[in-house]
Amino acid sequence: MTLTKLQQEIRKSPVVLNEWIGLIMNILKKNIWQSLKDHQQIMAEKHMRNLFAQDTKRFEKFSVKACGIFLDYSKNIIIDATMKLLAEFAEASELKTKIQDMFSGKKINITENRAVLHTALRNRSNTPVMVDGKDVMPGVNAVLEKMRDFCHQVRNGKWLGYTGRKIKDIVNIGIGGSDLGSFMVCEALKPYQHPEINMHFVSNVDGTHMAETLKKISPETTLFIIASKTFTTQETLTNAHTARNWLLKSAKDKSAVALHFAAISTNIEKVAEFGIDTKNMFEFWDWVGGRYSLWSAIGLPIALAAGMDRFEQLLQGAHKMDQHFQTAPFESNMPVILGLVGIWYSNFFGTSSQVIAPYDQYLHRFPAFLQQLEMESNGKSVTCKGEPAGYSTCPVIWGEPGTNGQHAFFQLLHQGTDIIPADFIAPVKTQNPVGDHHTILLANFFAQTEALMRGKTEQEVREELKARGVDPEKMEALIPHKIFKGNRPSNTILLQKTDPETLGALIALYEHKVFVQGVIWDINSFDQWGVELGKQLAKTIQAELVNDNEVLSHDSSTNGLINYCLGKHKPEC
Ligand SMILES: O=P(O)(O)OC[C@H]1O[C@](O)(CO)[C@@H](O)[C@@H]1O
Repeated sequence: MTLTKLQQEIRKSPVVLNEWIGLIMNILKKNIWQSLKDHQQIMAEKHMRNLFAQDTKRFEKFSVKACGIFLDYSKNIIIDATMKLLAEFAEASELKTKIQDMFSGKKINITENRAVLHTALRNRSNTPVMVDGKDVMPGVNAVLEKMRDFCHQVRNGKWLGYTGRKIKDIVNIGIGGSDLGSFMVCEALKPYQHPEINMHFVSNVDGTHMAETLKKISPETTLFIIASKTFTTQETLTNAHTARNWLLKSAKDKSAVALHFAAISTNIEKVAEFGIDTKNMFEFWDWVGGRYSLWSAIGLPIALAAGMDRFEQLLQGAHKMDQHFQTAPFESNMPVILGLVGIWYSNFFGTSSQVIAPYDQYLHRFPAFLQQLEMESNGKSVTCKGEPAGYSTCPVIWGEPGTNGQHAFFQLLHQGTDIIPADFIAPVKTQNPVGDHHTILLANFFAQTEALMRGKTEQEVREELKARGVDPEKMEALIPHKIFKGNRPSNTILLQKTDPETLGALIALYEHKVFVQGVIWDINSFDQWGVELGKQLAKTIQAELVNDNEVLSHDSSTNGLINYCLGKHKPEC
């Protein structure tokens, strides 16, 4: 009987027995954790150059293919024993059971008592998924149908504005999960975009974002989509009110709102209160987390831009990755591997950041999307039981498209003092076969991971400089600056092509990676209480900013800054 099977059997047993088993599991986890620490001491002495030289099968061994994605993780400081220990830790953390818990609608978002079912939104097999005894699939399918009908009307010029003209511009107003995913995908699927409809995304409450967008569009031919799960988010509602006022300034008749505004939300009352006809509302549900919501009606801008068929291909790709995640053994399970390799660096090598380098201009918003996905999910420091975690959790996620990153921050990746694990992502085939651009792009892509792994030894530098005839004295001074230690880890992710289905699989891959890490760290990846305090304080300060009184209610820094803006106090400088 496997450990997972044993755990599943035990779950059915009486509570007391369960508690005992929980204790034993914790001891087991502590032991494996300690073994990983000991193993790290050995691995820290190894160089990947040698690991490659010693094992000709290393690439085959540490690479995996699924759902149109190829992952090479051989350029990591790992050997078989590393992956085995990490997989044992995942088993002891009940990962297999927890995956099933998520897919089956168990309320794993414990602080909000919610199921986590973004996977139901792309459940193309249409098998029932139960929440509180009710199958959610009929509701999911009904919204998809409504989206299809709406897209058909808008994309075919049948949806007309208040002067009878077709829609030419669509502005999505939303923030965080109601912006980043759909914006990122619309950018990624630009080759499939409707030729006569322009997409715009306004998220920032800074009036500049809205003002600059309004300059480019006409009220007669613009459709606003107000995307907000709660429909209470200050930034989104402020932007939505500005958009409505702008429209009404031209239309001069409130009935125009129904023709130019649609809403995506879980909150029908608030949508109606805002004045949007609820016939133009696309529903989703509290079991869809904001940062996991692009598969829901929040993805409407994607469907409007690329077409509903393409949107469903995106869902299909994600569904395939869901199936892979649920069924593949840990040693060939792509999200599990990606998650465990990340844990290896964060918790045993003490790294604190992770760079994302997409070598695909279409994926230029992918790092920004992953910032919310990973950091809002796993940027936590207490366990599910509310106890201090006592170990590092989510690293800082950052990145830029290659090759731009190469000419900006790659210096630090190659020769900086810290190890920064990197994910390199590229399509094998380009959507734009212009001259030799893609060959050059891919050459750089492969060269970077090779350079990070191999480095350049003192001897190699010396020989190179000698061959170039550099003066021996100058050479000695130059050598330390030209040495690359190498041994810098990276994952290489190759997509056959950045098409809707493969993109869906790629996004789901990272969602599940985040899930794996959340389980290992024993944190709730699905709440985001950390964003609340700032929101609360902003409300108080907003009132103070429009009051004429000197502000004295905060610390001296906050008071001083507010008063400086109000012109009440000028620091002597
Ligand atoms: O969709 P809403 O409710 O407007 O929320 C937007 C975003 O705000 C947050 O609640 C906090 O930043 C995110 O989780 C969410 O994606």
